[in-house]
Amino acid sequence: MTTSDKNNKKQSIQSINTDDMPVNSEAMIGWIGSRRSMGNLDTPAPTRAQIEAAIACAATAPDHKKLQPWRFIVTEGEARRQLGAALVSAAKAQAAQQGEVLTEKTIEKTHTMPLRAPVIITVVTNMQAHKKVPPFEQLLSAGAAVQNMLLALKAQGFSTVWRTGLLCNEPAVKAYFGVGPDDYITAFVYTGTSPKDEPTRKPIDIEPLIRFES
Ligand SMILES: Cc1cc2nc3c(=O)[nH]c(=O)nc-3n(C[C@H](O)[C@H](O)[C@H](O)COP(=O)(O)O)c2cc1C
Repeated sequence: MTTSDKNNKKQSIQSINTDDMPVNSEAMIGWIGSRRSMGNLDTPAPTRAQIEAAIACAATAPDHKKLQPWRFIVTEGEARRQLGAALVSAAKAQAAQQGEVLTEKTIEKTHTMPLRAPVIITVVTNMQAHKKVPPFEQLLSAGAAVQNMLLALKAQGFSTVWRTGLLCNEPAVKAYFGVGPDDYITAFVYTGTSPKDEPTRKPIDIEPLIRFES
């Protein structure tokens, strides 16, 4: 990668087209709250530059001691079938542990799960040993990175859903992504365009959720 490529990457957050973005704080807060998860996504998919812009936002997540305890793996096209095969291996191993055998229907359903979107961005932890930053802080930083990514993809006109599922940290899936024993797959961010409009979120009563102290 040339120096100019690197600089272009660094600038990718600034280069997002903000024409459609809310311009005042009230509108921006409403926009953040309007994000909805959408299943069964299709093309158009984000371009490589749009994906990189979203990852650049993810990498601005709060990150104690700047450890960058996360990595991003983008799965597209035929690679989604290889991910599906890893999920099937994980499902078979999980079933075997419980003395069960998967039906062909379950195998097929599991194999095709990654086809529910044209792009899947997997966010994994890359825990660093640090005496002041315990693993739980690094895991939380990965969660914050995922949320930044969801909003950056929405800002560019795409829908997403943050999935994990019961297979995501099974050994076969971790091995597929090269994730170590002390690390976690924190998200499969399914990304694309929904054929449906995002439903309006019902107002959330925050009163029982908060307590002010003074
Ligand atoms: C860590 C995490 C894992 C999740 N895994 C799944 C999942 O595997 N499948 C799923 O349907 N939703 C999953 N969800 C929930 C959706 O991402 C979403 O938040 C939920 O459906 C509510 O929809 P909303 O985002 O429109 O409010 C997960 C959420 C989180 C935070």
